[in-house]
Amino acid sequence: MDDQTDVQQTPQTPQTPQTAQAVPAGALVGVVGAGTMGVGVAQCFAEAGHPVVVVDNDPRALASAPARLRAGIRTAALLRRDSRQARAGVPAPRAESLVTWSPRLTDLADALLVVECAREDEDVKEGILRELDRICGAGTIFASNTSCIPVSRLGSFTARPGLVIGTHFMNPAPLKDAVEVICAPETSGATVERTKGFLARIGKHALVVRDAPGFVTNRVLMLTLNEAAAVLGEGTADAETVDRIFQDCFGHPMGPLRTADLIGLDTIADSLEVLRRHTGEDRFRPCSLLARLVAEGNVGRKSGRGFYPYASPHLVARGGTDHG
Ligand SMILES: NC(=O)c1ccc[n+]([C@@H]2O[C@H](COP(=O)([O-])OP(=O)(O)OC[C@H]3O[C@@H](n4cnc5c(N)ncnc54)[C@H](O)[C@@H]3O)[C@@H](O)[C@H]2O)c1
Repeated sequence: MDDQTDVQQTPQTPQTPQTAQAVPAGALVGVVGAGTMGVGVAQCFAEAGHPVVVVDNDPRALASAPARLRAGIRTAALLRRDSRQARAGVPAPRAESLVTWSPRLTDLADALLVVECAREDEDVKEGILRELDRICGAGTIFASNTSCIPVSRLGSFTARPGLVIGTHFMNPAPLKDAVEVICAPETSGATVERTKGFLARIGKHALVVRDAPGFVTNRVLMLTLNEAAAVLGEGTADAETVDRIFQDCFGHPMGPLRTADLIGLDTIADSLEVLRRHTGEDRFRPCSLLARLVAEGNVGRKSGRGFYPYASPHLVARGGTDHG
């Protein structure tokens, strides 16, 4: 990554308005990964009336996913009420019934868009993309929800790099207005426009950026979260104080340690390793406290414990010995 890039030479990425017209109303959408993000992304499309097939190779994730979807639909309905996010969607029972669950990627053969939300591991994503490339139609867009892996690299695993794009949904996906859209040099203009159309259908706008490790969001955020963990590990302040400083002094709605627990400490450690590998910069090495919590299986909200304890874990998380 070249930090010396002359701002004036950086091509502008126009944030043009998006239209949903280009996308057929009932288009089938595929989601790979029934974890934190995959279920949220599935909810977004189902609430907009799209049938969605979610594929996961872990039976435990598939078993817990329907209840997580139901809870997500309920929570979003409550939070959207009276807020600016209120929008006409399909009724909750219909949205739930639009989502089906499968252990087989072959069930995504007819999807026009596949959003890949598997864990942040290049080998895992390579295997999925190579298989999808054989299974899906020639025009299917592969959108990766990767946090940090360059999209150009992901496109190189397929024979359709022009149809591969990054759609970096934030967490929780149903409650966010925008998606960071990452265009590799190979991504075609038509793919960008069709992806914007899909996002417009689910009420989100695209913020388009160029391809680079971590893009804009996670190049900045992952370092911040890692440093917050390091500060805690060194005993500079307790977790509550670290978080309150960001909330009370900077006005952030949530501090970095609670944010890290929400994202998943395993996902953060994976993302930092991806950033370290792709930039060659050691500053992205996970700090010792973060590495220890991940090794212990205390990976945040989804496991019931991270920097803070939580009442109800929603998923059997990857621990030190089970890397899925
Ligand atoms: N958690 C966040 O806040 C967040 C935010 C933005 C982006 N992301 C990115 O989204 C992606 C998913 O993250 P997550 O937090 O949902 O992870 P997660 O660990 O909650 O879920 C990942 C899911 O992928 C499944 N999976 C792994 N290998 C698979 C395979 N070969 N086929 C099918 N399914 C497979 C796992 O069983 C698991 O259910 C990652 O790339 C992550 O970096 C995460």
